[in-house]
Amino acid sequence: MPQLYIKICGLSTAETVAAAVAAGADAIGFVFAPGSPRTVAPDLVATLLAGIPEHVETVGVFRDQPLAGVLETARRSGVSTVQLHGDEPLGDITAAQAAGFRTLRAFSAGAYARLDDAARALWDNERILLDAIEPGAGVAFDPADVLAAPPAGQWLLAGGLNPDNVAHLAMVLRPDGVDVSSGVESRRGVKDPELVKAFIAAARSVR
Ligand SMILES: O=C(O)c1ccccc1N[C@@H]1O[C@H](COP(=O)(O)O)[C@@H](O)[C@H]1O
Repeated sequence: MPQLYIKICGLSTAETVAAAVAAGADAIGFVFAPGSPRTVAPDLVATLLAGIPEHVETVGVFRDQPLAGVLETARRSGVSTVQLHGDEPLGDITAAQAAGFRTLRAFSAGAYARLDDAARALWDNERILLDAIEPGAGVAFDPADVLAAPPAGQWLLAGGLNPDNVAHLAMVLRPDGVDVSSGVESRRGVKDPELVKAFIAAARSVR
């Protein structure tokens, strides 16, 4: 198995961005969806991204927001990737790609498992993120849902991951990558650089 792709999400300070990059994160995420304790302003993200190495993917997280605003925020902040974490249609993904962004489309693992073949096939060429029912809440998905219907293409796993469970779940479920927010926080919305390091080390141990 190639090395797991690791995304650390919900960053909001220069210190935790630097810690995630130094520890070897492949991607760092910033929440632009309103109503989260991690919601950040695009102009703040633009300053946090100054000097980030080119190889680190930078992801803006949105949830059921109008496409025009998504693209405007993504451009203003300078992220390379748009993560759509609601019920957005495939057309929003292809529009973001046409605008020059990489994309991630999140589904709850249960909702994805319940898609019929035709509905699932629509997403076969897209990068998928399977998550728990409540994003960013540290709630676990049901592994049976993930095993029932793993995506055909590249996919990331999220939902209640932490330094103690990520290696085991990745070995059993075999995603291409993992994504974490709550599991590397000392309290809701506050990242802990030591937990970020421990998560990345644990995920890197998976072969
Ligand atoms: O983190 C949030 O607050 C958030 C808000 C709206 C949509 C997505 C959000 N986060 C995503 O949730 C998972 C991480 O979940 P967990 O906290 O580790 O259980 C990840 O994909 C984030 O991008």
